[in-house]
Order: sequence, then structure tokens, then C-alpha cells
Amino acid sequence: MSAGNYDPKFFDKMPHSARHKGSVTLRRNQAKIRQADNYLLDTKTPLDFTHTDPWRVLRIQSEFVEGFGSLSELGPAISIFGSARTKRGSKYYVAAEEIARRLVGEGLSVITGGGPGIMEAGNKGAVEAEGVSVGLGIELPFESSMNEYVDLGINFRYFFARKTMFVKYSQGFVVMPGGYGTLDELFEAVTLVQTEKITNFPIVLYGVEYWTPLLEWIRTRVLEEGMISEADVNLLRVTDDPAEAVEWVIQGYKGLVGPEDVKRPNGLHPAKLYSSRTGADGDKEKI
Ligand SMILES: C/C(=C\CNc1ncnc2c1ncn2[C@@H]1O[C@H](COP(=O)(O)O)[C@@H](O)[C@H]1O)CO
Repeated sequence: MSAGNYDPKFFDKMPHSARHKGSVTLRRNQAKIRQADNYLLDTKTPLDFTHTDPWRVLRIQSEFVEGFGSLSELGPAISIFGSARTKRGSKYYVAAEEIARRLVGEGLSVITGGGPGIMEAGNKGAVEAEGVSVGLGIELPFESSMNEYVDLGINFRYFFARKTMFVKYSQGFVVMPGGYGTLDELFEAVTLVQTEKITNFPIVLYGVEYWTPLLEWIRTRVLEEGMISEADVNLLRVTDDPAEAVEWVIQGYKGLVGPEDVKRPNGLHPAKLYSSRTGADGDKEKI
């Protein structure tokens, strides 16, 4: 703008009042907000800083630090997921116990969500087999505490920090029947495998009757309509045999089972424990 067409309204808005807060530049009304020191030192501050997003970032960071610090020396582990509502002594509860015992027998630690139902069964089986029993709990609006079989427990406020720990510190997942929480964990994992964020990461479903309608829908609707490829369907494998679930998950993370070994247990869901796009070197890249 030349001096000839000077517009006072424009120049009144020029950045003479810029203030900097870290990498953030603030002007005009935005520059009037309080500085970090005010929040820290002035107890008359009108806002509770612990309810602000910058403070949350620190809490989130601390969850990652705590999780990485506590789990980095865990060794090979498998996560068992499933319903928080599964009753003690029910068939899936008993199966989860057995799967956990077998995993421990194979030298693996067992990780669960630390809650009731299938999580408790997994931790119970691990403890009974004298293995390492881990619970990654989540703070929920209603009362929930770690089940009594968790020997190493970490409680998270944030689902996403907790999910990172499951994936980072597991070699694979066994997914028992469950509700939205379980489905969320299952689809998060299968997406990470599909997109090759993780490799040699087997996902074994337990419960043919429970999972078959979902697998059928994936094949007849999701695949047929071109939302995924054939290889993506094959990322999930289902069984009713605890021994087979453990065998598959171990073969999968060790990279011992390839697409050429695919079996079709009931003609419905071809089995493949890792993506055909997995690197030949079997690198286990995580997140
Ligand atoms: C429902 C009750 C308590 C819930 N307590 C939970 N503690 C830890 N983790 C949980 C809890 N509820 C859900 N999860 C996570 O989701 C999965 C199970 O969810 P679903 O909807 O029941 O399938 C589980 O794998 C956890 O990671 C009081 O009974």
C-alpha cells in the first residue's frame, strides 16, 4: 500500500501489540491473555490451569514416559482382549485362562486391560502359570479397578496412550469375544497391520461362532464393495482351540507362517498371520 492510499483502519490493525508465547504469536485481544507465569505463580488466577490443554499435554507425556519406563524390559508378550462383562467360569473365561497359561508356558508375558471379565481371566491364567501378568488399566467415569491377578499394573487416563503400550509391548493379539471396547482394540490393530505400521503382528480371534458373522460381513460386504483387498481379509484368523490360538500367534510373530501356508479352516476365512506386504527381513517395526 503506498502512502497515497493510506487507510487508518488498516494501520490501526498493524502488529504493534504482538506478544510471543513460545512459538505462538499473539496480537490485539489475543495478546491480553495471561502469561504462563501468572498461571503458575498467581493463586488468584481465574482459571484452574490443570484443566487446560497445555497441562493435559504434560499429563499425556507423563503417561507415555511411565508406560515406556515400566514396560521396556518386559520381554516378549501377547495381549489378550475381550469383554469386560464375561462371567467367571463361562466358556470364554475358561478359554482365556487356558490361552494365558499356554502363553506363559511358551515363555511369553500376558498383557490385558487389567479389568474384569476376559481381562481377569487372562491375568489369572498368567499368574497360575507363574508368568508375568500385566494390566494396562483405564480410568473410567464409573468405578473400576485392576483385577486381583494383575502383578504389574499401569493405569492410564487416555485410551490412546494405553493403546500405544498394547501394540508396542506385544508381539501379537488374541481377541476373545467382546463389545465395543474389544472391537476398537481389534480394528486399531488390524489397521496398523494393514498400513504396515507394524509387521509380523498376528491377530488371532478366538470363538468361531462369535466372530464368523463379522468375518462373513467383511468378506461379502467390505471386500466385495472394494473397501479392502483380499490380503486385508486374510489378516484375521479364527479358532476355537486355545492351543491353536497360541500356536498361531507365536508362529505369526516369529514370521514362521507365510501366505503360502494359508489354511482355510472352514472354507470361510483363509488364514494368514501377516500381510503379504511384510518385509522379507521380518523386521518388527513398531509404531
Ligand atoms: C464394564 C466394567 C468395567 C470396565 N472396566 C474396564 N477396565 C479396563 N479395560 C476395559 C474396561 N472396560 C473396557 N475395557 C477395554 O475394552 C475392552 C473390553 O471392552 P468391551 O466393550 O467389554 O468389549 C477390554 O479389552 C479393555 O481393554 C464393569 O464390569
